Formats: sequence, C-alpha cells, structure tokens
Amino acid sequence: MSVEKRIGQQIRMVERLLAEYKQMSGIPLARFLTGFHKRNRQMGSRDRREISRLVYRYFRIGHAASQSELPMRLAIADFLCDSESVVAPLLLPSVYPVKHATFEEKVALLEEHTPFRLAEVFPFYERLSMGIDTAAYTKSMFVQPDLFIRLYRMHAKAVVSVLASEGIEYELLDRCTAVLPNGTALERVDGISGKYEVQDYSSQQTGAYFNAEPGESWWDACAGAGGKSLLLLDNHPGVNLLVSDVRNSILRNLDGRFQRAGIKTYRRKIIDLTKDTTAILGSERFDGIILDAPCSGSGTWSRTPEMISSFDTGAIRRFADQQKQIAENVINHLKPGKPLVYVTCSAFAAENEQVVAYLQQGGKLKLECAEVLHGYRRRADTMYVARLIKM
Ligand SMILES: C[S@@+](CC[C@H](N)C(=O)[O-])C[C@H]1O[C@@H](n2cnc3c(N)ncnc32)[C@H](O)[C@@H]1O
Repeated sequence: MSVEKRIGQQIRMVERLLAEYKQMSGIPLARFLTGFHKRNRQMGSRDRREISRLVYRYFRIGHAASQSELPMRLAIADFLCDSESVVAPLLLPSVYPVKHATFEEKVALLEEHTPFRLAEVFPFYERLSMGIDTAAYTKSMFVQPDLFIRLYRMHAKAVVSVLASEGIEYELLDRCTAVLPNGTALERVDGISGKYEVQDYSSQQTGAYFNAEPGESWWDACAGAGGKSLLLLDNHPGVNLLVSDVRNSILRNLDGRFQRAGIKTYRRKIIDLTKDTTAILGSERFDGIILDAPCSGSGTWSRTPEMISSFDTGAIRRFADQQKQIAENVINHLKPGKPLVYVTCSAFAAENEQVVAYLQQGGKLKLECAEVLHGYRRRADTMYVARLIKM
C-alpha cells in the first residue's frame, strides 16, 4: 500500500476515534485507546501504534489552529513533535524540507504558513504560579515526560544492579532516584517488585518537606494510592501513620502497594475531608499532616495532553475552594508547632500560593517554606509544595 493511502486510512481512523472519544466525557485518553484498539482488531499493531501517536500529538497542540480541518491539525502536531514525521511532508509541503529544524524554527514556519499560533496552545498563562517560565512551560506540552522511579533505600543497590544486568536504559539522578525512557516495561523485570516505586521526580522532591521524627504520628489525609506515604515511611521509618482518602477503591490500591513494600503497621480510614472530620477522628491531633490535595492536575498535562483542550477554567475556582475547605478541616487535627505539608500537582497560582496565602489569614498557620517544583524543565511533572506551621 502506498504511503499516501496508509496515511489517509490512519487519518480516517483518527477521525472516528476522536468522534467516539468526544462521547465519553472525562475518561483518560490512555484508557480509551486501550478499549478502542480492542474494538478494532482489524488494525495491525503498527497502525495501532501510529494512531495512538497521532492522537496524543493532536491533543498536544491544545487550542491552537482550532479552525483548521483535522488532517491539517494532525500534520501541524506531528511536525512539531517528530523530526521523522511522514504525515507532515504530505500535508504541509510548504514547511518542508526543514526536517531537522529546532522547535522554535518549526513554530516560526508554522506561524508563517498555517493558522497555528503557539500562544493559543495553552491559553492559561496568566494563571500560572509565580516563577513558571511560560515559554518553557508551553514547550513542555509537546514532550512526553520520562519515567521516574524511587528506589527503596535498603534495595537501591540491588535494583540498580538488576537494571544494569538486564541491559535496561536508566540514569541514576541520586542514590534513590532513577530516570528511564517512558514506556520501559519494568513490571516484566524479575526480582525488583516491591523494591522500587514509580514516582515522578517532582513528587519525590516533596519528601524534603516532611522532616518527621521517629515516634511521631503523621496523617496522609489524601493518601490516594499511597505515593507520598511510601516516601514518608522510607525516609522516616519510625513514624506512626494514618492514611485516609474519600475513595475506598484507591485505598485498596494503597494496601496492595504497602503489602508489596512489606509495610504492615499503619492505620487506614475512609474520610471525606469536606465533611466534619471529628465524627471519625474525634479530637485526635497529629505531629504532621500531608495534604496532597485534589487539584486540576495542570502540572501533569504533558502526560495527559487531552486535558489541555477539555479543561474548563471554572474548575480552578472550584478546586481552590475545595482545597481551602479541606485544609481548614485537617488543621483542626494538627498539634501546635507542627507542620501541614500542602502539595498539588497544579501549575495554577489559585491552587498554590493563593491557597497558602488564604490559609495564613487569621493567623492559624504560618508559612515556613514553599516552592514550585519546576518539573517542566526536566521532563517531569510540575508541582507545588508548602510547609506551614500551626500556631
Ligand atoms: C493528588 S491525589 C493524592 C495522591 C497521593 N497522595 C499519592 O501521592 O499517590 C488526591 C486524592 O484526594 C482524594 N480526595 C478527593 N476529594 C476528597 C475529599 N473530599 N476527601 C478526601 N479525599 C479526597 C482523591 O480520591 C485522591 O486520591
């Protein structure tokens, strides 16, 4: 089959896929793609791979060139993301033969020859947290982040030696943090299960804010599948931990991960933090609370680019209101002089520094330190972390 014909078929398939995806509001693209490919087994694995790639890239241009037809948008996206694109030379001959141009050169060409405007990709610039480089942040939307793993302290050497002996590509960033190409199938490697956790680089950096003492009691109030809890316990094994979340299903994932990591002693509760927490916790007070709050997730959109164009900005206010409410509830369970570690994977000021400013009004909390974790600079998630002390 000719290249033109194959590309034509793929574009028609992408068209169908996007129409189906539109009907499934809210489901992550990755999950949808798995189902779509299962329903369309007539496609070979090469076509499946190509179609997934095209769709991811299509979402990476966010709101840009939204008036253009789908094939043109696919070509623009493919041109920006891939120096070996086969779609772009066919559909965008005006920008060729600039095959190995830099990202900036490609943008300039597209802006000259097509309706694409880089500034329209991520139209939320003015909402970003202080210090985020908007140009670099937008550019990061075009790159799939790396895979980061955290090696348990006691197993770090053993895991590294297995990775090396299996010929797996990795780079050690420090004793316990390794970066690997996205998609590395670590679950197929024998002998390392339970000795490492998949955890984004920025998420690992939040651990520097815990600073717990042995024997202290800590509460991971939005524990989810336990990423921060596992980090806390690896760095501070003597801590007594309560984990909670509003979803029992996610706490079951946490139980599985804790079991694989050999952690048996922890308490676990289902708690909706928007409700009165004293009904479940009574007057219990903790020496430290981690609040990895529900948020827009905007710091992770280079992993889930479908979010860029589907995001409704009204959600920022709703998340910020919920974050403030949840934080006010949890600090009732914090001992005076002890820390609340507030974390989001959002890049928006309204969910980050503005929540922290709000929490200090009234004098119940005082900010000790805070920072944006600029993951976009190193193919990782962008996050925010603050340590506030209860007065
Ligand atoms: C950012 S995720 C936590 C990720 C987790 N800490 C980790 O490191 O793997 C936020 C969590 O907040 C939980 N959540 C959302 N609304 C909540 C509520 N009203 N009360 C308690 N937890 C809530 C979600 O179920 C989700 O697991």
